[in-house]
Amino acid sequence: MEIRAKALLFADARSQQLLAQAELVADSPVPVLIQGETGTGKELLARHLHQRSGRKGPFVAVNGAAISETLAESEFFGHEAGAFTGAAGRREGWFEAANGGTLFLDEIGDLPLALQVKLLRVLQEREVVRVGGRKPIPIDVRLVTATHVDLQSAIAAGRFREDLFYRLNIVTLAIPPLRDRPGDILPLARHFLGQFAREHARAEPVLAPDAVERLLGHSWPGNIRELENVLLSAALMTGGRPIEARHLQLRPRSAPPASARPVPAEPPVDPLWQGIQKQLGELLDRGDDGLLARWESLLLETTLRRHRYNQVHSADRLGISRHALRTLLKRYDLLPETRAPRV
Ligand SMILES: Nc1ncnc2c1ncn2[C@@H]1O[C@H](COP(=O)(O)OP(=O)(O)OP(=O)(O)O)[C@@H](O)[C@H]1O
Repeated sequence: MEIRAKALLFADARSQQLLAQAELVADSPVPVLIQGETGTGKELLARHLHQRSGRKGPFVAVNGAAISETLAESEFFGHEAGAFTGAAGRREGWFEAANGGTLFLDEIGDLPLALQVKLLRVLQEREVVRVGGRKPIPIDVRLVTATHVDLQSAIAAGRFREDLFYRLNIVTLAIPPLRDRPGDILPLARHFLGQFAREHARAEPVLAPDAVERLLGHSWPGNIRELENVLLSAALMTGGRPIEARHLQLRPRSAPPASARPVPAEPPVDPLWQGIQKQLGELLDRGDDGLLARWESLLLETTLRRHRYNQVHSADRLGISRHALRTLLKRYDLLPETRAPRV
């Protein structure tokens, strides 16, 4: 579960309109359905709704796609001791844990059908019964759900219950993809670079004009999460120097731009880079500097190995100068003269 409070930043007129809608419904107990592509900030908006709700209980976030079907019922509603093999003690479920607060169910479209029926019942009855128990426990939970799939098509395909949809969809907040709110790109970019500078006690990295142009021209299929990861990765690579377009490891465009002029194809995405960026995002989310340093040294080692310890090629691959590479190698004790001889 996320522990750091993250600030919600909305600068574009479309985002501000969304924020105004969110303010209108924040302190009402009605369920809210948040729609948006992956990485658009659905969970952050759900947290914001909770913070502005005035509810004293906790915010509990659950990802529908990660729920194991066998344990789902006990996870949601809790269980009594001995309810099933392995249920040693009594355990409260997510609904009870969120009592007096907000339960956020992400990827609601992936919830198994059997569980959808039970969820509907809880919404109607406003009480849960633990697995293996008989006593109904009253619950006062504000439900916020999110989906990146179109629930109407899931209903048409028989994967989502229509009655549950109408229960959840009393208010819908649709978060536009980042490419449709370009006014957010640079403020968010500076916000993430400022955050990076504070967390690493370094000066805030500057964006060179070609990097700004590249950021504004990209289609952001991974939305804000992609923007955050791309910038943090670039900030690490450049080690305090200005971030240029060549330092931005962008995912390929999902659709060609509408302009008539053909655009040269983006270079193929290196799976190593994709893996590294994913791991980096996870580490930064956890805010663990020790792990981050290990990640940085691992990246250096891997790149050097790939380029047979050729520093010019490695620095080029990382998008940093040879001098910056040597500084980093020194910091992590990876200079050839300090490394144990290879046999
Ligand atoms: N408006 C915003 N201001 C600042 N940071 C944001 C904003 N929106 C999203 N982020 C950041 O972008 C990342 C992705 O956001 P979040 O996890 O809320 O997206 P999501 O839509 O729930 O993603 P998924 O669909 O993958 O579950 C997080 O690190 C979050 O802090």
